Amino acid sequence: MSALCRPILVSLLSGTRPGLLLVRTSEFKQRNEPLSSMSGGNSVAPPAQRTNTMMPTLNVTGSSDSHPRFLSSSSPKSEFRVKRVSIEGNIAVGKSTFAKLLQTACSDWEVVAEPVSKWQNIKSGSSKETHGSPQTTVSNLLQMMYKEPQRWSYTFQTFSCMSRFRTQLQPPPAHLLNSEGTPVQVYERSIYSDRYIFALNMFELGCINDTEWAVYQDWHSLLVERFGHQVELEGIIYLRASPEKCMERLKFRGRSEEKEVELDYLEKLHIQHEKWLVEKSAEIHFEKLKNVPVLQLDGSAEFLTDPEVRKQFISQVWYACVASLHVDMLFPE
Ligand SMILES: Nc1ncnc2c1ncn2[C@@H]1O[C@H](COP(=O)(O)OP(=O)(O)OP(=O)(O)O)[C@@H](O)[C@H]1O
Ligand SMILES: Nc1nc(=O)c2ncn([C@H]3C[C@H](O)[C@@H](CO)O3)c2[nH]1
Repeated sequence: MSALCRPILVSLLSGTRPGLLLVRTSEFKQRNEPLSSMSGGNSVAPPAQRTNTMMPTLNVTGSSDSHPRFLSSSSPKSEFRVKRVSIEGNIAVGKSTFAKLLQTACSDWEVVAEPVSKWQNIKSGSSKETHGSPQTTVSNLLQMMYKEPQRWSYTFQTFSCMSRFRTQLQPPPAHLLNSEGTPVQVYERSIYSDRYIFALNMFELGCINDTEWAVYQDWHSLLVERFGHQVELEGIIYLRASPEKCMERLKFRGRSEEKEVELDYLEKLHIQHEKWLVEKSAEIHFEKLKNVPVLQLDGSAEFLTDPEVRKQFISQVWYACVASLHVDMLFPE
């Protein structure tokens, strides 16, 4: 555990642990008790001090199918030790802002930003420079999608999802691989929100037609199945706020492509998030994804200006990503 995270653990163990909204609350309650009972000086050992006999189930999700990624900290493939979590939420709810906060709070957390600038700057030619000639920007696909959604939504979803696959397939940076703590790679959105939030919404709005939707789903499923554990997530942080709050922040941010975005669009996206992450009524096609725990955070809270809220949020994420792992080790199922 990095030194930066230790004070958070102390505050957790001293009873200031905030309420945690994991979807499988019964499992959370089970974990909650032993963690509280450890406050009498029974501290959690940093991963580097653990022995392999202590870690039969390093499964923070509590799912019964423990994944090889969690086998042990001495696994030759240290890449498998790095947990992968995505931050999901409506447009302008504050994901990037929150992600930066996480990054600065703990050196074991690495944030991978959503590749928006790639969507705003579609380059000519292949993805690599060819024959020494620099690539030039040919278009702003984000702008095109907002201006003419019926024409450009399918193209946009193809490109956004491809860029998200690239992002999720990148190996973790060396400092996470070499970390003696519990390294976490945090993605801003994922290949799953691409499909179950945005592409689905565009289909329901009639901006993606039946054929395009069938084609999108076909290649999306193929890629998820082919890449398997490489694109799995161990957790989702859902930064949740009302569409009105998101609209307020969207206006405040003033990104030029989003000038025409209406409240109705944010309301529709809000409903998609709720169906997927809260009500669990969205049709999900990947078994592992159905069981991924979701941590809900109140996105309308002023974590930028209020240090107490900031501390609470970091504690909640830390607990969901790291502390529950230690409890699993001490009290294997
Ligand atoms: N907790 C907060 N309190 C007040 N303002 C905030 C808060 N979080 C974010 N903001 C502001 O809201 C705007 C949008 O935030 P941000 O860019 O982080 O959103 P986002 O969710 O990453 O957006 P996108 O969906 O476009 O990726 C920014 O101007 C940011 O400064
Ligand atoms: N149509 C569509 N599909 C996506 O997968 C997607 N992901 C993000 N966005 C939009 C939201 C912000 O304006 C901006 C930055 O998040 O890009 C998307 N729009």
